[in-house]
Amino acid sequence: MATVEIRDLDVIFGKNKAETLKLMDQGLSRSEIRKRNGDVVGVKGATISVESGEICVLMGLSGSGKSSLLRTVNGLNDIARGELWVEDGDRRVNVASCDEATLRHLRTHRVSMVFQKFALMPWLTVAENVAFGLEMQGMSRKEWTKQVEEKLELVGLFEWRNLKPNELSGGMQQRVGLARAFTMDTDILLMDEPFSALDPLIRSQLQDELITLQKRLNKTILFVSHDLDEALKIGTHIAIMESAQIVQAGAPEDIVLHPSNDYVKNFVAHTNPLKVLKGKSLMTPLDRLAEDPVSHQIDIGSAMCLVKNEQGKIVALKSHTATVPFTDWQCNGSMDDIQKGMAVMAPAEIGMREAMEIRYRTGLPVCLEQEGNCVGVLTDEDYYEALI
Ligand SMILES: Nc1ncnc2c1ncn2[C@@H]1O[C@H](COP(=O)(O)OP(=O)(O)OP(=O)(O)O)[C@@H](O)[C@H]1O
Repeated sequence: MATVEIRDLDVIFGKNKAETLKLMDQGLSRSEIRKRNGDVVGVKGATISVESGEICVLMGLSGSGKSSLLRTVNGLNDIARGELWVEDGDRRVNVASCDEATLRHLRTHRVSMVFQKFALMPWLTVAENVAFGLEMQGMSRKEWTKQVEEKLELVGLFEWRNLKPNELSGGMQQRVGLARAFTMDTDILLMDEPFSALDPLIRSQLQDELITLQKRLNKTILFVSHDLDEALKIGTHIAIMESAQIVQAGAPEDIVLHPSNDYVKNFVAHTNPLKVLKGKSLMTPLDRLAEDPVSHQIDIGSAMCLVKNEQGKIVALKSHTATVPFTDWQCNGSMDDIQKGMAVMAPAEIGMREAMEIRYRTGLPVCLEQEGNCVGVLTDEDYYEALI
């Protein structure tokens, strides 16, 4: 059961919803509808499932409908048509049709939101800002103190708890927003461009922190961004929106390798593919290498080949100077011991960036394995393909 499941969802801003739905069904575009009756189509026909523990990034240009879709999840926007199911213990709630009391329950126990503009109250201390939601639930300072301090510790702001927000930097203020969302202990987190007001370095740092925190907290996160690099970095799934519609949804690597239209291609063209592509997607598989009883030739015309032992298992890399047995390397492992002339066998899941670093350090092709068996090799052509 998906934690959030959105089906054929339409959001309309304006006074003529019934008419606008008809016009949408007749195939009128967003701008035609706007001209006809003044209504704005915020979201059109969105369908997407977000599983527990996923970070789903809604990505697209300004005005494409990302925030409109995000804000329907906790009922901040009315749903004109369609379904939006939120898992709640052993039941599911349809936000499109539930009553006010159920919506209030979802907002306090299931879904929290982090905004771009921090939304901190300047007259309250950092700790009081973090405790705001708990106080709204009727908790006293004595009751919330421990909980709030734990969350401030989590985001590295414990020592700053008694200061006012304006005494903190932008990045720190956004951490207060994060701590406030975590304090509500809801499983679902909605994040509306939370880092986009920050300068690039702090932004990148907070993205890293979010990824680290997520490993511990395992929330289900819907995250809005207009930056594909950010989406690729933090998203386990990405949904790309154009003109109120989801035009492509999938794993980051799918989006980069198979953009579905020119709009997505344009985003992809401005991103660094090495950050997201995996070795296995670009490697030259073993069955494309010429084979003889003792080896697989990597490059026709050169002496470079993969050497097999008597059992047919690939055990070494032969270059024109030497035959070198493989050294295993694990993803996220240290590169310190990797030296010139070393033959490295890495998991097929290796990121292209790491693979390229190994290639640079060893001067040799990187071989890839799955379940202990060599499945392919990354040649220089494979790196060029990734880059272009
Ligand atoms: N409350 C509202 N009332 C009227 N129109 C709205 C409202 N909220 C959003 N819209 C309109 O819906 C469309 C989609 O806006 P939305 O904020 O969802 O886009 P977005 O992709 O999040 O853009 P941005 O990146 O600029 O925040 C826009 O045309 C916007 O003007």
